[in-house]
Amino acid sequence: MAWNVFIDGEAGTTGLQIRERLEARADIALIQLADDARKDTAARLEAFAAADVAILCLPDAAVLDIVPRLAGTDTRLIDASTAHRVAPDWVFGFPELTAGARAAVAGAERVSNPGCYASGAIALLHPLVSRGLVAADAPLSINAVSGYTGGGKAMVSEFEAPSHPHSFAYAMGQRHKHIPEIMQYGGLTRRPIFAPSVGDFAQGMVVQVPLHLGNGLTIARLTAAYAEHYDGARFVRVLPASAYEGRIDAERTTGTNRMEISVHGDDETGCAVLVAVLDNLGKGASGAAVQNLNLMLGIDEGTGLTA
Ligand SMILES: NC(=O)C1=CN([C@@H]2O[C@H](COP(=O)(O)OP(=O)(O)OC[C@H]3O[C@@H](n4cnc5c(N)ncnc54)[C@H](OP(=O)(O)O)[C@@H]3O)[C@@H](O)[C@H]2O)C=CC1
Ligand SMILES: CC(=O)N[C@@H](CCC(=O)OP(=O)(O)O)C(=O)O
Repeated sequence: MAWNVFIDGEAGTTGLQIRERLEARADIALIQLADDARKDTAARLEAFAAADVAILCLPDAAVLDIVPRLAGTDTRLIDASTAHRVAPDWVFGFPELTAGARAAVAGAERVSNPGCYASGAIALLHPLVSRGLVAADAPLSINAVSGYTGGGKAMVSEFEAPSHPHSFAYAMGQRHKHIPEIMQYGGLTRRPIFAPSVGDFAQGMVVQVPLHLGNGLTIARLTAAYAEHYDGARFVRVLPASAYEGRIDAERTTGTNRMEISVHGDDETGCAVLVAVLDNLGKGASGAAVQNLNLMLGIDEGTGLTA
C-alpha cells in the first residue's frame, strides 16, 4: 500500500525538490493537480482530503489562507513556510534537536519545517545553550551565505538572468523572519544580530556564529559537546576543523540532506567560529520535509535521502 501525499505548491522551488525526492518511491503516491488547477481552492481542498499527509510549499499568506479551511480533516500537515514555526500547536520538525524530537515528529498531526538559516543556527546554538556552555542572554551574532534558490522562484529568475547580481548582503534591518525560531529553539533570550547574504550559486549555505572563548570554554570542549549531542544522527555530522583545509565551501553538502557542524578558531587568541554547512534546499527545506514525512509515516527517516 502506498501513502497518499499532496504537495501544495509543487511547482515552486521547495515543492519541486520534494517531488523529485518522492516521485520514484513505490511507497508514496503523489496527488497532483493540473497546472491550471494548482491555485484553484476547491481542487486543492479535494487533494488535501485525499491525502494522508500534505506538504505546504507556499508563501506564508497562502498557508495562512488554506490551513483554517482544513480544520476538521484528518490530513496530517507539514508546513515548509514560516507561518507556524513558533506556533505552540505545531511540532517543530527538527528530529535531531532533542532526545524526544524524533518521536514528537513521528506522532504529530502538524509539523512545521525549520527555516534554512534557522536550521544551521539552531543546530549550532541549542547544544551549547542547553548545556550551559553559552548563556541564553549572550550577545551573539550569526553570519550566513545562501545559494540564490533560498529566495524562491523570484530570486532564481533574478540570478539566472543574463545580467545578474553576484553577491549581496541583506536583512540588515534586523527583522529577518528566521530570528523568532532561532531564539525559541536555539534557547536564546537575547535577540542575536543576524547578517545573511546571497551568492551566485544555486544551492548551499554556510551559517557562522563567532564566539569568544575563555572561562573553561575551549575549541575541544565545544567540539565534544556537538559530538555528544549529535551522536548517532545520520544527517548531522560533526567534523574537525582540519576537514576543511582553511576554506568552507557553501556547496559541500549540496544535493544531500546532510548538515556538517564544525568548530574553528584558536584557544590562545580566545576566538572561535561555529560553522554549519547545509543545502538550503536539502536539510534547509525539501530534504528536511521528506525526513519529517518519513518519520510521520513510521518508516526509516533516511528513505529517499542522501546523507
Ligand atoms: N527556497 C528555500 O530555500 C526555502 C523555502 N522555504 C519556504 O517554502 C515556501 C515556498 O518557498 P519557495 O519554494 O522558495 O517559493 P517559490 O516562490 O519558489 O514557490 C512557491 C509556490 O507556491 C505557489 N503558490 C503561491 N500562491 C499559491 C496559492 N494561493 N495556491 C497554490 N499555490 C500557490 C507559487 O505559484 P507560482 O509558480 O505560480 O508562482 C509557487 O509555485 C515558502 O514559505 C518559503 O519560505 C523554506 C525553506 C527554504
Ligand atoms: C536567500 C533568501 O532570500 N533566503 C530567504 C530565506 C529562505 C526561505 O524562504 O526561508 P524559509 O525557510 O523561512 O521559508 C530569506 O532570507 O528570506
